[in-house]
Formats: sequence, structure tokens, C-alpha cells
Amino acid sequence: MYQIKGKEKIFVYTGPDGSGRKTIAKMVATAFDMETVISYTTRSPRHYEKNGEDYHFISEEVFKQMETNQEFLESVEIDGIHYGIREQDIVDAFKNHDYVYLTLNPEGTEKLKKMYGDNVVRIFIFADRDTVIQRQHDRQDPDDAIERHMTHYDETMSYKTNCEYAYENFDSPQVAYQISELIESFLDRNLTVTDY
Ligand SMILES: Nc1nc2c(ncn2[C@@H]2O[C@H](COP(=O)(O)OP(=O)(O)O)[C@@H](O)[C@H]2O)c(=O)[nH]1
Ligand SMILES: Nc1ncnc2c1ncn2[C@@H]1O[C@H](COP(=O)(O)OP(=O)(O)O)[C@@H](O)[C@H]1O
Repeated sequence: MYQIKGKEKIFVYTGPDGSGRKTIAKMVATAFDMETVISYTTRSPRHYEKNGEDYHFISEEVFKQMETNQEFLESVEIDGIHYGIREQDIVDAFKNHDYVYLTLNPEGTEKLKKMYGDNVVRIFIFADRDTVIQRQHDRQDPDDAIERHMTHYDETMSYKTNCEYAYENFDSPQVAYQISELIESFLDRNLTVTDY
């Protein structure tokens, strides 16, 4: 397991599918020297997704092989689809950045929290049921995927109170601004710790 160093932080965006986690995460990251790590998945890409940009799309066989080689820092199976974060990608991201961000489901978020404690900051992004359904339609998710996602809505929402921070995503620039202020506060804390 990667040994996280003092000021390194993993910001994990979690919450219901379609709530706007990736949108917000990208908006926030433009203002900071922070990088994301793309997951590997066994599902097929949607027409709006690109290999290496949204996910690394791989076969079941390759995923299994990577699991056998213990390449994943964290991996989950959701509705028969495998997702995982490759440990070496995290190592590489931390070579040039102190802050890395991920978008994970609550199960994966919890695993990372248990591994890295205070170095993992959980940011829960949410919206009401009708809004997340509408946004998934807007994103052109297939109906069966939307249905599948919504079966996890209530359980996912129950993870909100476990997270360090939670934001309802109604006005995305406003939420991105609030999270940027939050990340600023972590940068300030680092300065006070190291600048003496
Ligand atoms: N734990 C974990 N969750 C992931 C990983 N990659 C993606 N996810 C989450 O898995 C869920 C489903 O992924 P998504 O591609 O959005 O939708 P789906 O494949 O259509 O169900 C979302 O909540 C993602 O944030 C990963 O590597 N680990
Ligand atoms: N505040 C918002 N208002 C309206 N649409 C939004 C807002 N935030 C995100 N979206 C849109 O909703 C869809 C889902 O957002 P996305 O970031 O892909 O969600 P998640 O990563 O949580 O599954 C996308 O089409 C995105 O452009």
C-alpha cells in the first residue's frame, strides 16, 4: 500500500451518480495544482466517453490479471461491473502534486478513508432524486443505467453524514467556489506547518 506523506491529500468526491461530482471536481481542479487519477473499468464506454480520459476501459480478463498482480490500491464491483484505481497511478500523481482527487462510490471512499485517515478528505456532492435523474438524461445515460444508478440513491445518500464536507449541487459555480475556499484552507494549513 502506498505510504502517503505528511502534506499529501486525497480529495474524494462521492455522492449519487449524476449529482455533478465530476463536473464540480474539474471546475475546482482548474484553480489548483491538483490532478486526478482515472479508474480502470470493465464496462463498455458510452458514446460520449473516451478511453484514457473518462476511464481506462479494459476487459474482464485484463482486470482479473491486474487484480492478481495486486495492481489496484482500491477496487469495487458495482452491479457486476468492476472499477479500480491503480496504485502506480497514485504514486505517479503524487510525484508532481501534493493534492490528488478521485470520484468514487461510498464503498471505495470508505476503503480509502480507512487506509489514509486524515489524509483523505471526503466531499459529498448531492442533489434530489428528480434532479439527478434529469441530469443523467441530459448526460445521455441509457435508461437502464439510470435505473441501475437510482437503486443505489438512498444508500448513497445515507453516507452523507460520514463525510467531512457536503454540498447540495444546485448552482455549480457557487459550489465550486465554496470547495475552492475549502482547499485554500488546507493549503494555508500546510504553510503554517512548514513555514517556521
Ligand atoms: N470505488 C470506486 N468507485 C468508482 C471507481 N471508478 C468509478 N467509481 C464510481 O462507480 C460509480 C459508477 O460509475 P459510472 O461510470 O459513473 O456509472 P456506471 O458505470 O454507469 O454505473 C460512480 O459512483 C463512480 O464514481 C473506482 O475506481 N473505485
Ligand atoms: N449544477 C448543475 N446544474 C445543472 N446541470 C449540472 C450541474 N452540475 C452538473 N450538471 C450536469 O449534470 C450531469 C451529471 O454531472 P456529472 O458531473 O457527470 O455527475 P457525476 O460525476 O456525479 O455522475 C452532467 O451532464 C453535468 O453537465
